[in-house]
Parts: sequence; C-alpha cells; structure tokens
Amino acid sequence: MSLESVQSAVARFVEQARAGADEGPVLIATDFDGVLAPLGDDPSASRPTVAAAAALVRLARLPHERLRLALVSGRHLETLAQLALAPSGTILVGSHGAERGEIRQDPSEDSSTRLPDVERAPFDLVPEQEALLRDVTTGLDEIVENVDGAWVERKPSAAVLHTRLSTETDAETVSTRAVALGERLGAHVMSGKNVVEIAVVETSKGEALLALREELGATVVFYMGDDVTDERAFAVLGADDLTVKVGSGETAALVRVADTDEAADLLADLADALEHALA
Ligand SMILES: O=P(O)(O)OC[C@H]1O[C@H](O[C@H]2O[C@H](CO)[C@@H](O)[C@H](O)[C@H]2O)[C@H](O)[C@@H](O)[C@@H]1O
Repeated sequence: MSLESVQSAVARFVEQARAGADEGPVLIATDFDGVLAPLGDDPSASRPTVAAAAALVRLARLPHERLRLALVSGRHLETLAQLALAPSGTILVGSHGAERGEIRQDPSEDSSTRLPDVERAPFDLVPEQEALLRDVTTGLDEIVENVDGAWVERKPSAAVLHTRLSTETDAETVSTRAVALGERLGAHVMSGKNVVEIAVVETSKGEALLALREELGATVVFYMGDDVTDERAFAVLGADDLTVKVGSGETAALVRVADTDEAADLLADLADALEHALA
C-alpha cells in the first residue's frame, strides 16, 4: 500500500477517535529510541527532544477515559522510565513487551526526587531462562573481545550486541556471529539499528500492543516507530488505526516522517487535534 499523506491520515484518525469517544479511549503509543529521542552512540545519554516531551505532556493531560498514552520500547522498563521523562499516567511497555508498568508520579510533580515513581508488574525469569541469559551474555562477551567499538548491553531478559562504534566490516562479522549464537542457544534473536538483541523471553511489540488495546478497550490506536522491531506493531494494527514510520527503510506503516523533529511535530499536531476532538 502506498504511504498516505501525513495530514490526511492524521485527520482521518482524529475523526475515528472523535466518533468512538464514548465507547473507549484512543491509545497513543510510541517507540522511544529513534522516535522521541535521536539515536546516539551512548544509550544512557538518550533523551526525548524538548518538543516531543512537551507533546507527550499535552496528550497525557487528556482524561484517561478519552486517551491513554503508552511508550512501547525495547529498553529495560526502569531505564525507559528514567530516560523518557514521560508524564504521570503514561503506560510503559519495556523489553519489547516482556515488562509492563505505569508512571505514577513524574519528578516535575515532586521536587524531592529526580526519578519517576513507577508502578510495575512483577517480572521474573524462571531458572532455565536465567541460565540461558548467562550463556547468551557470556557468548556475546566472547564475540566482542578485542573488537574495537563493539560492546554488550545487559538487560533483565536479554543481552544486546552494539556495533554503532565499530567498523562496517567488524560490525558485520560480530553481528553474524551473534545471530548464530542466539540461534544455537535457542534464544530469540532480534536485529535492530546497529544492534543484535538476544532475548530469553519471546515477546514482540505487536503482541504487547494488541494486549494493551484489549485491556484498555481502545477504539483506535496510533503507533509510531523507527526500527525493524516496530514492524511487528505496525502489522497488527488495522485500517482505522494510524501507523507512522520514522526514517527510511521498507515499512508496513501507513505514513512516514523523516526524523525525530518531524515525529515531535506530528505528536504536537495530534495533541492539537485531539484536545479539540475529545473535549
Ligand atoms: O524500542 P526502542 O525504544 O527503539 O529501543 C530499541 C533499542 O534502543 C537502544 O539502542 C538504540 O539506541 C541507542 C541510543 O541511541 C543506539 O546507540 C543504538 O544503536 C540503537 O539500536 C537500546 O540500547 C537497546 O537496548 C534497545 O533495544
């Protein structure tokens, strides 16, 4: 399907949200890295752009029975909560769907802390998954040994090979070895932008989004993402929903924007329109 123009797709989506407003909330869900936050070399330094953060605050102010806001990310939930600066009431989906939580209070509401208060659903690995994660992490550590720029990020249910700082040749070599390692160990391999993630819990952003939609009774769903893993979310949404790809590359999304600045503009336009439509 050819990509629709952004303005007409947003207008159509807002009209669907308005029409269904008495039946359930609209779900506005977005990825974090590469969408709210520009990609960079140091994942711990990622922050949303000022414009994106401001748009999220406006969306989160709408009554929950009309609109729910969610961040759906590959990040560990705690890390996502700390980096995303999301407003209170934002639902957090971390580790590609393995973790769930909600921001109870963001630091702007409580000057005594710089960290958000997060309510989180219990999340534990069974012993077999813990053992598998140890094997995955050890295997990746061996793969990056003596490879300049390649390093391993540790998460509660996955380990991630990062190659953004490696040469192209090294990146290709270690990525191929990482994929083979994950497959040999029977883990779940996901390739993303300069990363190969090996998870010990099988999840996808698509499954997580469908579960959230059902739980909230959401009438229509908006989802914006930039990476291969976001295609699983685009694929589960329907004709009345709105899917947005950020950046280049093949996509199943209906609409494309160029970068994080355009993504923030789109969120601000959505906030403008939904503030009126759902009032
Ligand atoms: O689902 P997302 O919110 O997009 O998270 C996906 C991965 O994001 C992080 O890696 C990406 O961002 C880094 C910081 O800009 C960048 O250095 C890296 O190349 C990107 O792939 C994160 O480190 C991963 O754990 C997430 O799975």
